[in-house]
Amino acid sequence: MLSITKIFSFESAHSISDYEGACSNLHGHSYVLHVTVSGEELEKDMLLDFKDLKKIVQEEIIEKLDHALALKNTGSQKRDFQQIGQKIFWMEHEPTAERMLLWMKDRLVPKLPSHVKLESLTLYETATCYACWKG
Ligand SMILES: Nc1nc2c(c(=O)[nH]1)N=C([C@H](O)[C@H](O)COP(=O)(O)OP(=O)(O)OP(=O)(O)O)CN2
Ligand SMILES: [Zn+2]
Repeated sequence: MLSITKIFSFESAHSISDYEGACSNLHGHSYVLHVTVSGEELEKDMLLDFKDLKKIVQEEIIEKLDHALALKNTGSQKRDFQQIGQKIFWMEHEPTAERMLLWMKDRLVPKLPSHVKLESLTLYETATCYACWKG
């Protein structure tokens, strides 16, 4: 089995609204995302062109989250934030690294060519905090 990994970065703000502590305040992260796909079959001697992987991840993930404010879609947050004229990424759940990864996985799996598998996603919130999803 072969795998390839491409690393992305994006800037987002968020708040974990149902949290006792500083993370319930609006704050930002320079997120780093590692996307790994695997397979056996090579096309033109590549598992998947890094450029094709980049295009998929940019369109499906990065464009939605970069320079956005990620918030849980609750009634009170809708009331407080939806009119502020900012790029808001509404989530069904709190915008934790774990929930963001699950959302990313659901978006990426259907977009990948059938000969590759989404192997893992690793999302760094800070230099010392990251979550990982493995398929
Ligand atoms: N399991 C999770 N725990 C926490 C998450 C998360 O997404 N998943 N998120 C947060 C905060 O949003 C923040 O990202 C982490 O803050 P913090 O712990 O302060 O991170 P630092 O790397 O800055 O921590 P230090 O060790 O204090 O430098 C909280 N928890
Ligand atoms: Zn945070």
